[in-house]
Amino acid sequence: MTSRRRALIVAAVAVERDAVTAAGPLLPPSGPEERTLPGGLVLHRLHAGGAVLDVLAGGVGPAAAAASTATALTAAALAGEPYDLVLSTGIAGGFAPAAPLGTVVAAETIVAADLGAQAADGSFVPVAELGFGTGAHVVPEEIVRTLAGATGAVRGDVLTVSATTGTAARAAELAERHPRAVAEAMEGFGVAGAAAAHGVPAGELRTVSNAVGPRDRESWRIKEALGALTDAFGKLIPVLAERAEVAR
Ligand SMILES: O=C(O)c1cccc(C(=O)CC[C@H]2O[C@@H](n3cnc4c(=O)[nH]cnc43)[C@H](O)[C@@H]2O)c1
Repeated sequence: MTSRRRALIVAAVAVERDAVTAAGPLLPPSGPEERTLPGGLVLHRLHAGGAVLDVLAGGVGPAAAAASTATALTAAALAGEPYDLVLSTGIAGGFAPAAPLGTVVAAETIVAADLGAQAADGSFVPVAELGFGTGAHVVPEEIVRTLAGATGAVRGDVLTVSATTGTAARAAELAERHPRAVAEAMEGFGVAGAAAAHGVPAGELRTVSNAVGPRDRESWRIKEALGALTDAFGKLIPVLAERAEVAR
């Protein structure tokens, strides 16, 4: 990966943000430095070697994720300290058999799986076929390689949905339409869209808390997935730090 010195890492909720920052050096005294953005969003900043990692709980769903990511990117650009990498992160649903519970996944393509139109025959027409822009952001190969190399993540497409999948039929439909899908979550496309608007490369790294399929909240393993997220960032942060040192 080209040298990265400033990364914006966007989770959805506070427990995901804290799972990321738990992997970093806990400074100042009781935890990461906090910086408040316009609108009241709070960045949690980690310093690791020459890298600055700002971790944000940007809200659930693609709209909240896009708005908060754009706010952080704009604030950084106006301060003359632009980011050179954006990562969407958090827990996710995993597609069988590629991504069982606890798996780390790295997106090769971040796909807006439900952005488009339903045709009269019930089939799905992707937004790109409607002529309204893109429904997918391809992650630069060097970012995928770095994320997967550092963490052992399974590579594949990560779908962004506005509603979690709740039936086997829907899971099968998504898997058929996206044969390379390894996971679904709710923020990646929003984060990547904001990053693209700022010309900043983006990736997505997640850990699997549940299977994509029939809704069964009892079977979700959120605590374990958050632990796996801390482990994954515990491996990734030194790699980002080392590359930032090389770039100095
Ligand atoms: O079903 C519920 O009662 C319920 C209660 C609290 C939270 C949820 C979520 O769906 C959290 C979604 C959150 O986590 C990511 N995520 C995790 N697994 C999946 C999934 O299978 N499909 C889509 N998103 C998932 C997502 O990125 C959100 O941030 C449900």
